[in-house]
Amino acid sequence: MKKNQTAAVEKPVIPPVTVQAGATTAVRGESHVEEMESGQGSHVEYTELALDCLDLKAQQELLSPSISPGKMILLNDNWITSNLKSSQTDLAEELPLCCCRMETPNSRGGLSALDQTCMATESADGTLNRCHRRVMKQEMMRPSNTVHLLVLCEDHRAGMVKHQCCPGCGLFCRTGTFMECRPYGSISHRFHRDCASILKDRKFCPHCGEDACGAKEVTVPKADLSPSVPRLNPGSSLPAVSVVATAACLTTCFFFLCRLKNEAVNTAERLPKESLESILLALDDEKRSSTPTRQLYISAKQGDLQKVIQLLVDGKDPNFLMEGQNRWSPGDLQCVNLSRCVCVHTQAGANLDMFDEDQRTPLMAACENNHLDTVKYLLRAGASVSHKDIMGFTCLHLAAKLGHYNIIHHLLSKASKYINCQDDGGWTPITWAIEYKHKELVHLLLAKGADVNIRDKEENVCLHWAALSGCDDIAQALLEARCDLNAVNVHGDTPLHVAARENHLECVMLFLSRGADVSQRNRDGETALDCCACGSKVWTALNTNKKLTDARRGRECRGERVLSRDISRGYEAVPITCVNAVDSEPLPENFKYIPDSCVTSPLNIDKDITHLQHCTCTDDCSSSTCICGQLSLRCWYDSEGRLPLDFCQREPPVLFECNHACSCWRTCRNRVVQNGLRVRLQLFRTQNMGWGVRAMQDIPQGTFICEYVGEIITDGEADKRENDSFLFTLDNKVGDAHCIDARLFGNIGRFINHLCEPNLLAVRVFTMHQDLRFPRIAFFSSRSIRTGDQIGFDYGDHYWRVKSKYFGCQCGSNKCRHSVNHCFLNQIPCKSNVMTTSSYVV
Ligand SMILES: C[S@@+](CC[C@H](N)C(=O)[O-])C[C@H]1O[C@@H](n2cnc3c(N)ncnc32)[C@H](O)[C@@H]1O
Repeated sequence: MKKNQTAAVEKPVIPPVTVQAGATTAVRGESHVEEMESGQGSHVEYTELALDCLDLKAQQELLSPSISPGKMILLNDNWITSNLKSSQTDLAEELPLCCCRMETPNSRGGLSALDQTCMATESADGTLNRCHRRVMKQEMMRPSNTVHLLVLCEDHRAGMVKHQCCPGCGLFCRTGTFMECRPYGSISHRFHRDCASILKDRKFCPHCGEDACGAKEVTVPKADLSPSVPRLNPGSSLPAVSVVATAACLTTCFFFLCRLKNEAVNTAERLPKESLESILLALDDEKRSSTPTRQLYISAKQGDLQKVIQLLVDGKDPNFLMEGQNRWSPGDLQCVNLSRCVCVHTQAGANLDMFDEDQRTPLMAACENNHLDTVKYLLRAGASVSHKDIMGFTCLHLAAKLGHYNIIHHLLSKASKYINCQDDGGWTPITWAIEYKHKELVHLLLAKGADVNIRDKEENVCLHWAALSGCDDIAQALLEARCDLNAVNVHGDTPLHVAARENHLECVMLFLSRGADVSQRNRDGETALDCCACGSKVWTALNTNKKLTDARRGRECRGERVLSRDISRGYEAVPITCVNAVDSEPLPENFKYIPDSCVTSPLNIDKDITHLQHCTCTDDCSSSTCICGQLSLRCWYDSEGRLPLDFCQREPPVLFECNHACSCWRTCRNRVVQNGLRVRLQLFRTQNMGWGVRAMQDIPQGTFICEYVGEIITDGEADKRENDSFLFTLDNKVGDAHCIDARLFGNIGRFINHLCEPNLLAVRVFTMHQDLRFPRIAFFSSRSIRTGDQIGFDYGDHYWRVKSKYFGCQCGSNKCRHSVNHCFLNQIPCKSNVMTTSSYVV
C-alpha cells in the first residue's frame, strides 16, 4: 500500500474524475477513486461528493464535462494526482478501498417511476430492509463492487458520504452490530465484521485500508420511532446521520416542524410556520453564500435561526467544529433561541453525539449549562445519555456537580439506569452533588435509588464526601439511606477522620451520636482525635466521647450491666446509677427510694418556728462563727461547704444549719446537708457484701456525701421489726429513743456497708427543726476518697456484737476487726444490733 503524502491542498471546486469501470484500483489514503465494474460494461464518470458542495447549484457544476485522466482528485481529505489507467497495474496488489463519496450521473437518463424510490438496503443483524423513500437526485452511487449503481434518497446519500455503507456487501450498517473504524477521530467507517478486506492474512478496513484491529464492534439499537421524536430519519439510528442540508432537507425540516405543531411537544422546540416560510422566501432572494463554514458555528452560538438555516441550505456541515473552538463554551447553549437552532441542526443531520476536544456532546453541554429545553429536545431526538467525556463524566455527573435539579430530574425520568454510573475517579453523580452541597439534589438522587455505598477509586463512600463538605444535613440523609458509617478508604480514614480533619463539628457530633468508633485508627495509626487541632471544639467532643467510650468498654470488659441510670428517679440533684458485674441479681426494688426521711405513724416532731435557734445576720454568714443577736448558730463549713480538717471525728459535734427562721439568704454558707446530694455515687454489686456504694469522682475530706434517710420509728417499733439490717439508732439520749429504718423507705444511704477502715463519718445535723430527738444523720468523708472507692462507715461495735453470731465482716481490710476469725478470738459480747453514729464509743 502506498500513502500519498503529496497534497492536502485546499480545493474550492472538486473536479469531476472519469474512471474506468471494470478494474479495481485503490490508493491507501483518505479517499480514493476506483475504476469499477458497472455491471453494464460501460465507462462511468465519478464525482467526488463533499459536504460543502452538495447543494443543487454546486451539483450542476459538478456534473459538467468529464475530465481527462491525471487530474487532481480528492481521496477523502487529500488530493492526489492520479492517472488511473497507469495506476491500475501499480496498485493491483493494493487493498480495495471504498468509493463512498463518489457519484456519477444516471446513465439511464430520466428516472423511471421505479427509479424514483431509493435503492438502498439496510442491514440490521441479518435483517434486510429496502428503503422506499423518494429520491431527490438522479446521480448514482455505488456502495460496493458487489452491487449495481444505485439511486439513493437524501438520507442514504448522506449515509454513503459518511461511510455508513459497508463496501464489502453494499448494505447500510446503521442499526444492529457492525464494525467501526475511526482513523481520524470523528470520522467513522462502518463495515460488517465478515466484510473486512483481507490481505496477506491480515484484515483491513474496507473503507480506508487501516488495520482492522483498530476497529471496534459497535451496536446501535433500533431507533425509537415514537412520533414525538423529532428525527429527520425515522428508522435510522444513532449516531445521527450527517445529512447534507439541501433545500429538500430544509423542506423536510419544515414539514417535520409543522407536524410537531400538532403534537404535544414543548413549544420551545417548534418553529412557527410563518417564521419558516419567511425564512424560505428570504432564502430565494439571498445570494448564495460564500460564507465560511465557521459562520454556522457563530450563528448557532448567537441563536441566529435564519442564518443557521441559510447556511445549512448552503451545505455547511452541521457537524463542523471551528478551529480554536474545539470545546463547547459555557455560553454556547445558553442562547434562548438556540434550542431552535439545535432543532434545525438536528434536522439537518447534525450528529447528536458528536463530541468536542473534551469528548463532550451537545447534550452534555446543554446539561452543564442548565438548558432544559435543549436537553429535552436532544433526548427526544435520541442523544445518548450514557456518553462519557474525557474525564468519564456523563450528563448526570455534569448536571449533578452544578446542582441542576431539573436537568437531573428529567435525565432520570428518561434514563434512570445511569444513576450510579461512575466517572474516571469512580465518582457517581450523587458524589458530586454531595461534594458541592446540593441538598435538594442529593435527596432527589437518593429518592431515585442512588447507591450510597459505591466506592470511588480511593475506596471512599458517599459519607466520606459529606464529611469533607461538612454538610451534616446531607450526612444525616446518607446515614438514613444506610451509608456505612464505619467505611474506611485506602488511607484507613473513616468519615469521622475526615470530618475531624476538616474541623466540621456538626458532622463529628452526628457521627458520634450514631456510634462512630472514636478509637478507630487509620493507616498512619491516627484516631480522629489525632486528626484535629488540640483544644478545638471538635477535639473536646471527640475527647469526651473517648472517655465515655473507654468507661463503657471498661464496664463491658468487666461484664458490667447497667441496671438503672438513676435509682432516685430524678429526686436527687445528681443521678445515681446502678450496675452489676458480679452476679445475676436484678435491681433492688424491694424498697421505695425517698430523698427525705418520713414517718408512717405520728411522732409529734416539734417544728414550731418560734422554737428555732436562728441567726439575725443579713449577710451570707460568711464568717466561720456566725453570732447573730441573742442566739448564735455556729457555721462549721468552710467556703467550699466542707467540714474543716480538724473537725472532731472521734466525738463529732451536733451541727445546726441556718434555717427559714434566720434572716440570712437561702444561699448562705451554713446550709449543706439541707441542700442534698451533690457528689456522684453509684450503687454496685459487691463480691460478698450484697449491694454497696462507691464514689464516681474524687472526693476531698470533709465533703457531705449523703444522708441516712428512712422511716423514723420508735425503738419499741424497731424491736418489733424482723429485719434489723437497715436500722440506724438516733441515739439522742434525750427523751424517747428513736431509729431510722431504711428497710422499706430509704435513699442511697441504706446501701452503704460497714468498713473497718471507714471513709465516712456519721454526724447528727439539725436543719428545718431543732427537736433534739430527731437529728438528721449525715455522712461526711472522713478522708479523701478516690474515684471507684467503696464508701462505708463503721457500723459500731454494738452492731457487730449481734451480727458476728451470724456472719463476719467482709470489708476485706487488713485491719478488719469484725471478721469471723477476729470475733471468735476476741469473744466480743453482744448488746445491740443497730448501726450507730457513736461507733467509737463502747
Ligand atoms: C445497710 S445494709 C447495707 C446494704 C447491703 N449490703 C445490701 O445489700 O442491701 C447492711 C447489711 O449489709 C451487709 N453488710 C454491710 N457491711 C458488711 C460487711 N462489712 N461485711 C458483711 N456484710 C456487710 C449486711 O448484711 C448488713 O446487714
